[in-house]
Amino acid sequence: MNNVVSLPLPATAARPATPPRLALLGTGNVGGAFVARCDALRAAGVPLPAFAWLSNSRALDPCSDHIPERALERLRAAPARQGPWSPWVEAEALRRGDILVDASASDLVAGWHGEWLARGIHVVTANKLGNGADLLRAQAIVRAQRDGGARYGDSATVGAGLPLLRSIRELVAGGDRIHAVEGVLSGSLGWLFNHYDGERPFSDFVREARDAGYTEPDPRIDLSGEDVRRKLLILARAAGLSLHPDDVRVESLVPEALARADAVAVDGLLPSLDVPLRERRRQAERDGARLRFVGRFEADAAGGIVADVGLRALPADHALCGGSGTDNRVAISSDRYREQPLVVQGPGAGAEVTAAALLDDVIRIARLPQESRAPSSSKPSGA
Ligand SMILES: NC(=O)C1=CN([C@@H]2O[C@H](COP(=O)(O)OP(=O)(O)OC[C@H]3O[C@@H](n4cnc5c(N)ncnc54)[C@H](O)[C@@H]3O)[C@@H](O)[C@H]2O)C=CC1
Ligand SMILES: N[C@@H](CC=O)C(=O)O
Repeated sequence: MNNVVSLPLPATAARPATPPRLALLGTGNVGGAFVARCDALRAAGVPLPAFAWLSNSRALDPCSDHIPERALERLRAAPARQGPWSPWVEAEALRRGDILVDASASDLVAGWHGEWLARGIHVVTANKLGNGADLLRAQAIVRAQRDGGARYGDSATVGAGLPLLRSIRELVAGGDRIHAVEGVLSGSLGWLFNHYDGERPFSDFVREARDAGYTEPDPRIDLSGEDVRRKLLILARAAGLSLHPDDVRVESLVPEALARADAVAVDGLLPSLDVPLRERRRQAERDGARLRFVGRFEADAAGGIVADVGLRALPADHALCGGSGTDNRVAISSDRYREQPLVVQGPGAGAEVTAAALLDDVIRIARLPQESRAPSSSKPSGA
């Protein structure tokens, strides 16, 4: 089996002649919280790179007045565009050593991560479609870090910054083999099954989770298990496993008509979830069980991997039934943690925690001495 994270490492480093600048793609829940947190940290005296520009799917703003909050307002008020747009292509080119933050959910943008890294531009991302989609793209991102000498900060992509990816990478760097990862990896589905009472319609709770900013822009990405599949792929690849999307068996909660619907029709079709979920909950209650949406992979020493994602009815005292709110709760088993897994628990969704994880990665990269902003030998991916 090919190891996604074991490529040879760069001797060269990103050596910007001028201080690094920030560029932000995405001005939605997470992008907005990122700008607010930058402002708060700057006001508290934390030195941060200046914004070169901010953009969303409609416009790009060069932030000439150096007030990112105002740029955010202008971008949010910009008129809608027809068709896909790549604002950064028309923008003043980013320089080697600059830091690009991807707070979009765009596959088009994620397809550029490798290209930017290869040009020596650091990429910090909440968008899971870089490392959590096609295996070739994930491998290209690792190669591009080596070729461009730039860092890939992906802490926000799993557990909204909980020390999950970091822990797996450190265990692997310390010589451990990861045997299994199992847990509640979706903050929105965690929240839904912590709150769903079987009385009010499930669709009402989905709308609440969406309005609170816990779901993906399209909540079907969560409800179909796709978001958990992406996170599982990211974790497995951090563990050195070359997992393909199709290797993960996914049980979707989304009925056929809702899955096929245009984005504008989604809200009206959410009630199609209500009856099946009420039945699942009633059955679980009769069995003295709790519903939890769980993702899992298990790897044997010979390279075989089993990976699945779906709704499970678990005994109420099961380890994965702990937690509340948007908590993720994830057990990592490895050579070192063989009898008792390492368990990580905490909020796994929400704009503020996600923005904090993005900014942590930005700060880590910006604080590195210029000549060592390239990946270190123990951490080829992730900041
Ligand atoms: N909400 C959460 O708790 C978490 C979210 N994430 C990830 O953060 C990302 C953003 O999520 P939200 O802020 O909730 O979404 P959102 O829908 O509120 O915002 C997405 C933004 O991306 C922009 N965008 C789309 N295509 C673009 C393009 N081609 N160029 C530039 N900008 C583009 C949109 O205009 C919008 O401003 C997603 O990838 C999500 O998976 C990750 C961890 C937690
Ligand atoms: N939609 C995601 C947000 C974080 O990744 C989730 O529900 O976990």
